[in-house]
Amino acid sequence: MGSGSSSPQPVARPQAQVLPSPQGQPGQQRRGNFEEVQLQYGQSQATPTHGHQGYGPTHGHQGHGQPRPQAQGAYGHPNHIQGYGNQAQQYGKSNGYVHPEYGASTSSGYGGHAAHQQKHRDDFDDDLDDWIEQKNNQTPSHQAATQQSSAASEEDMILETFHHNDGTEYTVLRQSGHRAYLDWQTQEWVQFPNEWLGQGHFGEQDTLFTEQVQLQTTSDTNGPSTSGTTSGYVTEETASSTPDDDRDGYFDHPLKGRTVITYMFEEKRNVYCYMDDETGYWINMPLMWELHNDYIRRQVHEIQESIPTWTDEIDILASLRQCNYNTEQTVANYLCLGDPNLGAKRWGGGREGQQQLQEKDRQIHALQEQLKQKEREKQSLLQERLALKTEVVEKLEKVAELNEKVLDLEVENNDMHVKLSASHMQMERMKTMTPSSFGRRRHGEIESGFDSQRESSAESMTVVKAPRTPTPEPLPPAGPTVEEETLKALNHSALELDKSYRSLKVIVKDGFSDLQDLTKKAISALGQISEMDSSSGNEVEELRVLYRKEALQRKLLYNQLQELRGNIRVFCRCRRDDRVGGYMQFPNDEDIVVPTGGSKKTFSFDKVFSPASTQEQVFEDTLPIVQSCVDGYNVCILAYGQTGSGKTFTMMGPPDYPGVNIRTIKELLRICNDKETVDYTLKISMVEVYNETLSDLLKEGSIGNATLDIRTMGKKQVITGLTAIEVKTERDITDTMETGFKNRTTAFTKMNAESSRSHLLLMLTVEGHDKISSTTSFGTLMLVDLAGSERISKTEATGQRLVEAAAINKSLTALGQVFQSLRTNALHVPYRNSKLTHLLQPALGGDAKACLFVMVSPDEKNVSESISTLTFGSSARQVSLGKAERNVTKGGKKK
Ligand SMILES: Nc1ncnc2c1ncn2[C@@H]1O[C@H](COP(=O)(O)OP(=O)(O)OP(=O)(O)O)[C@@H](O)[C@H]1O
Repeated sequence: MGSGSSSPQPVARPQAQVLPSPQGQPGQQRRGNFEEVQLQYGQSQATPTHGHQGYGPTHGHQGHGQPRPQAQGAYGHPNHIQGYGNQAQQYGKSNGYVHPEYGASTSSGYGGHAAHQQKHRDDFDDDLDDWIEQKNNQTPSHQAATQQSSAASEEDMILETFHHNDGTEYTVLRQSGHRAYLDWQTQEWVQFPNEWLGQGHFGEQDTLFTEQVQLQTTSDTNGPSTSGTTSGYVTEETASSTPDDDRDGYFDHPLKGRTVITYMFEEKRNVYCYMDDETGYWINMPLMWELHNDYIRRQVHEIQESIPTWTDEIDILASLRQCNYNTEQTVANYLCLGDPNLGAKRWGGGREGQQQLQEKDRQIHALQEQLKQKEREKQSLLQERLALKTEVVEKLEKVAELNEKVLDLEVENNDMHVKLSASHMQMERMKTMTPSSFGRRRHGEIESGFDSQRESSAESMTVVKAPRTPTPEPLPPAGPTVEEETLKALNHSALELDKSYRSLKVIVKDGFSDLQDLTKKAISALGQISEMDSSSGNEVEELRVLYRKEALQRKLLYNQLQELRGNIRVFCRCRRDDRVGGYMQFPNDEDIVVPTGGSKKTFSFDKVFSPASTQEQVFEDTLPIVQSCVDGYNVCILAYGQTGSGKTFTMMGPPDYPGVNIRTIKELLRICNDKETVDYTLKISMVEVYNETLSDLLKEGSIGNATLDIRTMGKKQVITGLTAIEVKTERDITDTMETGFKNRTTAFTKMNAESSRSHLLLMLTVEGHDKISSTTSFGTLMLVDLAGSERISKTEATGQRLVEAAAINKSLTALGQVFQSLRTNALHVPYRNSKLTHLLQPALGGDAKACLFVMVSPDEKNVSESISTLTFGSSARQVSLGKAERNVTKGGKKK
């Protein structure tokens, strides 16, 4: 889609449908051509002949003279040279062909000027090449020439969108009957092939600008002719008189005793299918199979984590299917249906909703506090457990040590007993012998051996045990006997030693059993702590579930509140200019009154900021959107308006008086830092959209080199090759932005271009990991300073300026179309019609929340641009009011 990089050359186009002759031959394809001619030249009622090739007129053609349901404005954004209103007026007044070159309407008489017609045909062919060359030429002299010729001829230059049947879209420039389309790749204007007229159609009417046409025709004409002018437009009146939307409905609620308004939303439904090899058809996947799909399993688990009581996986999956695989919607439905009053828990909007939201905030806060307290308790229990564990381990080590010692003692004791019994036996034998020198020597030996044994046993336990099982030793040869006194003393000391060993053994045994008791107690305390730990773990888990549920409900509530208020909020700001002003009025903070040609027109917005408003006041109203980003939503703040209306002032602002960008980022950092329970990672990128080319401002040399590309991966949109810098502090952010702006200025100076002719997007991604609920959120914030929305001035009628104007026209028209599609709940939202809208896709529509600032100048000479801007804003605002409007449409009655 889109006419971006793949615009084919006209020569490459299949010629099969080239029309035989511009005259006559009514046919289906020609019909489209004819209607386009009507668009260009008004509602010609009875032009008999008009045959200029290129205009494709077929007189008397079916549809001829019928009120055209679409009008000139359909061709896009009002980015054309002044005179739109006048032109519309001409259409209304004229009953015939109003030639842009030859002046006023000929009122059904144009067909009679055959000679004039022929001349025009010849001139046209001769002029075409010159004209295209002129449009492509970028030299100042050519520009000056164009300016002069334009000024002289007062011709309107109009940018149109041509939709070729092959799906390609072309930006077409039309002036003085010439048509050329822009080849975006070469950025050159190429002659529009006439045969294409039968191979496609020009753009649908852009109702965003209906208001403007009405206004201008009302002020420019004095009378009923306006009805002719606007008969082709779907105006407020015609819209309300159209048949009721059969998707509207209602039913009598059995429990509530009142009527519930319903609406059949047409949405695309995702269906999981598998390829049946036998039949070669895609077949809906059975639920049981689907449960084996990783992606689906993850979704089911996510839901189960939020609602642990919902255990039936098939039931969850069925609901998931119903909700188009949107987990949040599935949970919301469950919570709502869980209510016995069938959704009686409907959140109110306005003050009531705000109060409910605050109540939820309080509950969440209390839960967070409880969780924190529990976490603290758990921590102290864990520490206690750790200390006890260490103690138990130490005690067990001691027990093991003592056990070892006791064992050693036992061994030693046994040795001692053996030796003692040997001594005893020896002594017994010696008693029978006469003391002799041998006996004395032997006795001395025994005594000294005994002493040394005593010492060594005293060293360890000072215990000597009585012999238990004396091992008989072979008797030494009979020798001299020991004195009895000595033997007695020896015996006595042996008995004493044995006694002390026994008492010591008792002490060791007691100590050992005490130690065992202590260890048992420590182990049981450890068990108790573990139990407490697991029960506190359960409690914490329950609290976590409750917290998750409350947080989810808060999010849903917030969303519903936003939905009631509108997911697109539109603010209007009139810039301050002390030299001019005063003609616009600001009766309250929601309306702005613009005097136009004797009458006054009131435009309403979510908030209107007068010239006296401060940057703080402007920022205050964007605050909720920042919170949404932190909660994991895609949000977007855009500034739209003509050059000099204060877009950059509002978005960026001077360093000492910062605008929305800096304040939003500061707030984002504040919220992220305040949330102790969530770890956030912030990344920043800067993108420039200039002449339908994306550039990475944080990469030097990227501008104009088309280094970026938008890709869709699953449900996500990815900009390949885009630099994203992680930022932690405000300083990091301002430094990064400075780099981006420096690159932008350098590149534009090199290209001899102006930055106000490009769109600037500051993109922040916020990834948050909730430590309590273990969930990860991913939000994006886009801050967009759009290119000036003013019409092309005559000085821009050629070369680079004209391409820039076409690019701006294309992207802002696409933005308008996106708003319009969202407003009408269209099945297809044409995000891909321009690089800008493609980039903004995640931030517009769906769950995304957007905030649009329409900026106007207080200078009366800009009134036409201001009205155009305000009209754009009003239409965008209706996107947000779409649902609310339907809510007040009951049974076909419109309030
Ligand atoms: N509310 C305001 N108070 C004071 N000065 C303002 C205000 N809004 C805009 N200005 C001043 O008006 C001038 C033009 O504003 P600004 O550059 O923001 O316009 P713009 O719409 O961004 O233009 P462009 O499309 O060229 O970027 C600047 O000098 C700016 O300081």
